[in-house]
Amino acid sequence: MTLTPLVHWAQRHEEIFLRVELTDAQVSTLTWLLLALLFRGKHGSKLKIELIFNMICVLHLAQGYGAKGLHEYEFSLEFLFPVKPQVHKSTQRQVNLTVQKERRGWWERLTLQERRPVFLTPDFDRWLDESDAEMEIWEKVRINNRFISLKTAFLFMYNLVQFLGFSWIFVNMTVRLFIFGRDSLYDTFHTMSDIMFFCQILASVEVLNAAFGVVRTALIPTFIQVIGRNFILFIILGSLEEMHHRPVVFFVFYLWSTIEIFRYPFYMLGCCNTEWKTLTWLRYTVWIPLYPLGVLAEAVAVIQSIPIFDETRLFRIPLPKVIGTSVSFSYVLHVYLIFMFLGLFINFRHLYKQRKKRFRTKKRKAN
Ligand SMILES: CCCCCCCCCCCCC[C@@H](O)CC(=O)SCCNC(=O)CCNC(=O)[C@H](O)C(C)(C)COP(=O)(O)OP(=O)(O)OC[C@H]1O[C@@H](n2cnc3c(N)ncnc32)[C@H](O)[C@@H]1OP(=O)(O)O
Repeated sequence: MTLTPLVHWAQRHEEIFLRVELTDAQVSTLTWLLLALLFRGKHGSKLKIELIFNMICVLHLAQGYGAKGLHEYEFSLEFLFPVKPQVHKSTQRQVNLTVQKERRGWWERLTLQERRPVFLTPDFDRWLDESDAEMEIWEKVRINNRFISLKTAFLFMYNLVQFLGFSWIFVNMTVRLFIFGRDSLYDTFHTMSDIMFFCQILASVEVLNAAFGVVRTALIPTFIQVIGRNFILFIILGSLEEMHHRPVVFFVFYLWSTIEIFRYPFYMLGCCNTEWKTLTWLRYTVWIPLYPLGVLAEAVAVIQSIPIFDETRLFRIPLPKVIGTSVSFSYVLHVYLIFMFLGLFINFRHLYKQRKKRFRTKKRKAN
């Protein structure tokens, strides 16, 4: 004989919770045979729970320990209003079901029939009345808002620090250029490298932000950008003293900082839900000449460093004894030069798309 298990229920504005009092529940032999015939054995021993017409929840014949001990149990319930087609099921000790309401709201009862079925009881562990459920939502909203404000405060501070760092570099270099003229090109590294090291190490945060979805930005372009710059700064310029006095350092630093003095304040305004049209235009336009020039300056730095790496034998790569002793790091740099232009292509395309997206949305809003 088939019995009906005890079903506990509770609701929130958006979902319904059902807890079926059935432990060690498995699909019954009969249902298993039926399913095996239908699906040719391609199903496990998982319980079969179905939603028919988004209204009727059915638990097909299941074997388990219920109120009357080990038996076969089944039930069906017709909901008061339609629900969404997916049932979230978890079977720990008992069978727990979560069903999303199709329309948000509070139901006066669970079932279409007015009289409560005898096997249905409130789940007092989860039971809330309408106003308590409302309070629960507000609490969630409050926590969510607090998280958003923390995130915004963090991003604002991050962008502010980067803006100050890059502005310091940009203004200093410009003033030095006016005062010392061409001479200033030769000591950029000594005067600016500390702040540049700081800003570029900090920029690694942007890769984490992209990876963990803190901001809506693409991971690969951000990764290329941060790794690419740090490679130039720490490996090519930082590790070779012979490079420190080269004018190419000036061009690399100047091109990097020129874009950042527009990009970071643009993000800062974004954190305050504000926009300054001129700044937006500059952020999404200035990169067009600056990016290829930046890559060109970086490529010149790499090319200039190749003979130095060969001479100083720095970072030579050891090889297995059978092949030889070691190879010069300059081989890596030749490969890197190819990657650079690949990186330029990927990021240029990304920035172009971002620009189009930004100005298209703007135009649509204006219409
Ligand atoms: C296996 C190893 C392989 C290694 C390969 C190495 C290859 C190396 C090639 C390297 C070439 C690099 C050359 C480069 O260094 C040269 C230069 O930089 S020259 C100077 C010119 N440069 C630039 O213009 C690039 C500047 N950088 C960028 O624009 C970004 O870093 C980039 C990732 C390229 C693009 O940015 P993003 O995708 O974030 O675009 P958006 O600005 O439109 O932002 C998208 C949304 O995210 C929000 N966001 C992003 N960051 C923040 C933040 N910090 N704070 C708050 N919000 C942020 C932003 O507001 C957008 O949101 P919404 O759409 O809602 O407005």
